[in-house]
Amino acid sequence: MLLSGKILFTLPFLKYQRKDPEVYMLTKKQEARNEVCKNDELSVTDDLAPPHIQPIEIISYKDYKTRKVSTEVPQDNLINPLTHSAKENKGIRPQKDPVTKPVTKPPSHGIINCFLNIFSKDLAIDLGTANTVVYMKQKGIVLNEPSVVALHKNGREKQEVLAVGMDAKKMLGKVPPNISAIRPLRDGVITNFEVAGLMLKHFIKKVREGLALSKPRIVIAIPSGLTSVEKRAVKEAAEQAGAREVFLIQEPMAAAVGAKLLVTEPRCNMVIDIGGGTTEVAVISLAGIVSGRSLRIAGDEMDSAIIHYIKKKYNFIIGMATAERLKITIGNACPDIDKPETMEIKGRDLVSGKPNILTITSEEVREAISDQINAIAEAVRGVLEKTPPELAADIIDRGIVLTGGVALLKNLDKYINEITRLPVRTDASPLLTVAIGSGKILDSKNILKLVAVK
Ligand SMILES: Nc1ncnc2c1ncn2[C@@H]1O[C@H](COP(=O)(O)OP(=O)(O)OP(=O)(O)O)[C@@H](O)[C@H]1O
Repeated sequence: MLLSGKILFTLPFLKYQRKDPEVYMLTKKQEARNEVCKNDELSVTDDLAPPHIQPIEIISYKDYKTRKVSTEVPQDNLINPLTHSAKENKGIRPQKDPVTKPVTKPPSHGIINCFLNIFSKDLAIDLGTANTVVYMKQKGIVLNEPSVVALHKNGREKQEVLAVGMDAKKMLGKVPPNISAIRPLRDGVITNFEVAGLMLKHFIKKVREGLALSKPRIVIAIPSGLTSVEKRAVKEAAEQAGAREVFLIQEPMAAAVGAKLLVTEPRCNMVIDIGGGTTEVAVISLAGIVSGRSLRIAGDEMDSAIIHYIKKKYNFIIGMATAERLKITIGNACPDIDKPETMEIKGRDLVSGKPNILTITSEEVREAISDQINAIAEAVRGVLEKTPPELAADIIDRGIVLTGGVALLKNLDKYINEITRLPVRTDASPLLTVAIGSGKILDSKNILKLVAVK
């Protein structure tokens, strides 16, 4: 039962308060444990009422101050906001003869709204070499942008952010000396810590516009081959970008969950996630990776190989963006005899030194990227060889799932099927699978506990 009474806010209590205008929420948990939640831990929306918590009252720091001589608040609910413990709430003296009349407002829709927001602010991020995709709890995918930052050199030391994401990607290879367009990750690893932090901060701010009060918990998918130093860099970048708590999970696990594979069952699933910087091949069972390989060969290496091929064969220079367009538009992993394709590209002729146009065939693009495709095939064979026989039987039944942007390369599924003789399917939205899977893991405390990387 809730009691109310006059409460004296005395000095020892006030010294716990910070001067900034925070909001405190008095809550009552059904297990009869009461808490005061600070604004950076809770936010409220109408639709997400967790059953074990009922908002009782929201009061601002200003309100606390104005009520400092005598305040009526249900005593059961008074907790030291910093310790979150009723016992330690020494500065608050309950009235001897409490008045039973409750003084709290009945929870309005606004309050519940506000309260439930708390749980919708947590984020899952696929911090990719090529693209960053953000999933927000209760909302789904809220951002999908290239992992690029454009910086303007302002004076000697100072650099200011000019553009992030798609706008910055448009500048790649086209900037004057005082501007640099930077990709802060390479091969799935943060190579420019400061810029990666700026990028994350920008994306987090963008998706949490209007929800600025509380810090989110963030789940980040990372390649399975990262060293502990590389993992720490990701964690610290997210913390500096404003995360309250950071959980790292392995990309292939997130990909498997995103592709709707039942990862916690004693059945085997095989995923191949091919992104911009890394290829992850993994056999997953009982929420763990039974056998797997992480290669630092993927879409970016293919783009570089196309540039190199065209330069060598035609003495013709193209940029990364043109190479990527070639790969996406006419690239393929094995020939489509009926439909050989061609594409015109613009670049610079090395002999004449002038800009020129060249026509490239799909056959040539396949030849250019054949080393990367072979390396991926080799990794798949290696993982299959290491898979225990019982689990291999599961893979025969269930097949292989392809995720990541390069899964969209024409005929890649056909090629993997040819080399493995196993059924292969490409996930429905391979560019989003890891982020969707990370989001599902964020939504499930139990799975998060099982798969979070230490
Ligand atoms: N239709 C397509 N065909 C071939 N490749 C594609 C296609 N669409 C996108 N890609 C490639 O997919 C890669 C980006 O994939 P994705 O966004 O999954 O990678 P990422 O998560 O940023 O990278 P990583 O996980 O390796 O850090 C790029 O190399 C891009 O060129």
